[in-house]
Amino acid sequence: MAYILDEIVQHKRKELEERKGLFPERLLEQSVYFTAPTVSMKRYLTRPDKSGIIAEFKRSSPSKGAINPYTSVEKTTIGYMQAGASALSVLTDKKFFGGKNEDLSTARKFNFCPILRKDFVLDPYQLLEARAIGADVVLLIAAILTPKETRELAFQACQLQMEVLLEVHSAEEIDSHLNEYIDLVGVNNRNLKTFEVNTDLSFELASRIPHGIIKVSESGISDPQLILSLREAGYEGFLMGETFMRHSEPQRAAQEFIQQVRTLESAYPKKV
Ligand SMILES: O=P(O)(O)OC[C@@H](O)[C@@H](O)c1c[nH]c2ccccc12
Repeated sequence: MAYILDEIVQHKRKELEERKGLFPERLLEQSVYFTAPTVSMKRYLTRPDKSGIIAEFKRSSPSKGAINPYTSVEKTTIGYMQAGASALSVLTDKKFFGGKNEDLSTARKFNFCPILRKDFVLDPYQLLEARAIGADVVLLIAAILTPKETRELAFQACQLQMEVLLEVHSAEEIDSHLNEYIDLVGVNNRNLKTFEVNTDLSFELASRIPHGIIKVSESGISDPQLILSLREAGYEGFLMGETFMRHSEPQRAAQEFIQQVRTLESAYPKKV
């Protein structure tokens, strides 16, 4: 097994078969969230009163091991939003990230903002599942899907009133996987093979993402100044997990970080 991503995908397929049998689609469709209106992340990220930060709830990861197994979803997500985050991201993968579907449903119960389901989507069943647990946005990772699969899944997500964040690592992935159903493109600064983080990648790929698509920079963000530089480069969304989750009270870390961004912004007002 060469890379962690292969291992994750292989395990996900097994898990999926089991879940499809025990929890068929018609049960998912009975969820109260299934027909509830969704909230647009695209719209929230471009609201001028918001930070653009998508604050993530992540207990652990394959690259870092345990990050914070103790903090509560309810307290953390409410606190993230009070701190000025624009949206939430919740890991639902159990084996590799310590998450669960109930984490997202809990976040949904207490927050009105857009919520991204962070998982490894391979099958339309997972889109129904995302909708049933209360997600507004799904992540599609170009590295684990063919362009055709990406297009079909993105189309189905749209039909379920959800938005799609397409995760890419290269210009080739943007060119081959982008389609008319994609609302946001996320450049993952973390190399999924080596786990190395290089935020320069976001700057390199910024001009390759067409206008009209919201640009999101993902992973490895810990410096408030970087948010300003990424914004200059055209990014409107900033996905941050570990910088907050590493803290015993992630919501306080988010509040301090967003405050620092705002202080910097008022020192260097935006060029018009
Ligand atoms: O904790 P960080 O370095 O701030 O990264 C957050 C987020 O970008 C990262 O968790 C992530 C990006 N893409 C993913 C795909 C699956 C699981 C996790 C991820």
